[in-house]
Amino acid sequence: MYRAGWIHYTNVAPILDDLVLPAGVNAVTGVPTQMNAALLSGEVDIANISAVEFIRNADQLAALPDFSVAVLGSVYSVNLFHSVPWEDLKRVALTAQSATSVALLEVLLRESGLSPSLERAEGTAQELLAAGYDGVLRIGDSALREWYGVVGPLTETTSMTALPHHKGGVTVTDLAQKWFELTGHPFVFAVWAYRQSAPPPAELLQAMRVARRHGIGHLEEVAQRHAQRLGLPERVVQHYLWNFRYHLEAPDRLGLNEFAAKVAPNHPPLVFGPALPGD
Ligand SMILES: C=C(O[C@@H]1C=C(C(=O)O)C=C[C@H]1O)C(=O)O
Repeated sequence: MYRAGWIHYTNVAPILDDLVLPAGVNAVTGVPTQMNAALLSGEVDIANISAVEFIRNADQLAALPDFSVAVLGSVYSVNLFHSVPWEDLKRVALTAQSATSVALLEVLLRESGLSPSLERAEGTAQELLAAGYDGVLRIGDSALREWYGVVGPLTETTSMTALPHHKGGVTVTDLAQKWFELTGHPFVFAVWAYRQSAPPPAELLQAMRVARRHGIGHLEEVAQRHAQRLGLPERVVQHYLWNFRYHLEAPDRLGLNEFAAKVAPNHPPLVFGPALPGD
């Protein structure tokens, strides 16, 4: 049996919702830090893991050459919620679910010449700000919901990027947007990585490509389904989804390489495979 481990945030719904696993493949789901650990321990063979863990473990892992969770500019679901200006951050709570976004936050703080204390703590942004943190890092679906709670409502004529970033003493800083301002590149949050010793069967890759083509082709339906589940307006979820870059294209690789150079300058060379049919 070949084992897959899926981080099942809404941002991968256009790839995973319609995926029909071929015979001989099964899948479990979990949050990024769980799936990162499961891949490295050999509990699963392939997973859409945190890009930073792929970079740090490039000697053991390879990534599919044409799959990513990347974005150019705002991502909406990787946010620092803060009650003081960015420059005045002193004590920041980090979600235990994330690896890449924590590393991205560290890079962005360092580039700003800041070194607040960073502590793992679970809870909503509101709860943690009330508990005395002046910044709270949140990712995934709950971060998207909390982002909308601060910046919404969205009217028919407003663009999502033009929404105000402050309300009730809380500012939201979108980390992918800040990365774009710093580098001009997309940011790659996740890649589909496998242990080099356990490459995926061709049928699984084929099924993933078919599922992605179908999901992106039916984005309105995917967005409707998830908007209901998340309790968010359909337009918000639709924009959230079509904003992602799912194909690890040349600009995404530039962003990934730049992040790798900043976060782990001595990392082993990144390996991509197996080759696409026809390569
Ligand atoms: C864009 C996101 O990216 C996720 C963030 C991850 C991390 O911070 O380690 C891991 C996988 C990604 O799918 C998100 O959670 O909203």
